Amino acid sequence: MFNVVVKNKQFQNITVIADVALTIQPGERIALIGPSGCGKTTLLNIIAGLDEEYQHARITNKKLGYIFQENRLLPWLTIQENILLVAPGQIEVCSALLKQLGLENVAHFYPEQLSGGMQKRVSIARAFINEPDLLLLDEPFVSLDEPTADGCRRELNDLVRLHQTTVLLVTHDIEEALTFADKIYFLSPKPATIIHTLNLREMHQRPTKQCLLKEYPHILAGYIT
Ligand SMILES: Nc1ncnc2c1ncn2[C@@H]1O[C@H](COP(=O)(O)OP(=O)(O)OP(=O)(O)O)[C@@H](O)[C@H]1O
Repeated sequence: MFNVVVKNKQFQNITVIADVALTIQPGERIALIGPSGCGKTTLLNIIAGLDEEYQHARITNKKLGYIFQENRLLPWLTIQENILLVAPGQIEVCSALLKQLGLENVAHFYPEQLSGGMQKRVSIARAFINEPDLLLLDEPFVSLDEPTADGCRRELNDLVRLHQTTVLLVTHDIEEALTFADKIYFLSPKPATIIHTLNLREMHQRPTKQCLLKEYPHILAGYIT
């Protein structure tokens, strides 16, 4: 089980996150949804230990994978080298992942030689190479066109199902959250705090976006169109 507690995160004396507490069960898929700029990336960075000021809230003793909005591949390394950078020596696992993601023929290419969708698949492979206990996803497909994003979503879902990965997905796309998650936490505009929790596993049927807009207009007003 993962517990995340962030009491008060500020940038230049302005509170960005206030009293956020999350519990994530193993194998659960959680979506955090909130308006642009409310503090979602800041929260993921705290969890991942990338926020120097907030090291006490990081998750320790667990393997984390992180897929960022940008691919963050090193341009001077090949695809295989980029992946092995986080898992030195794991050549067989790397080859298996590259194969699974349809990248086996580009292992020795450089990132700039690949399309955006292929680069995204490389960042998926990099996130899975260490079999993460918790996978953090920060709007991973936001920069891709819809068909490419859909393809990447399918590949990611297959890997998540195969490895029964615990996932924390940050998004502002309600459809993406509704399709992917077991539970959705809705965040308020800055400062981010949890204003509603939707446990989709407890529902007979997944609600549609239209249902949610009708049922929770006060929660969704202003940021879900
Ligand atoms: N290093 C920083 N210094 C100062 N302010 C920052 C810094 N990083 C983030 N912020 C501010 O904190 C707020 C939350 O930013 P954050 O990137 O976490 O939001 P977000 O919900 O992920 O946004 P988006 O949906 O647009 O990605 C924003 O107002 C942002 O300008």
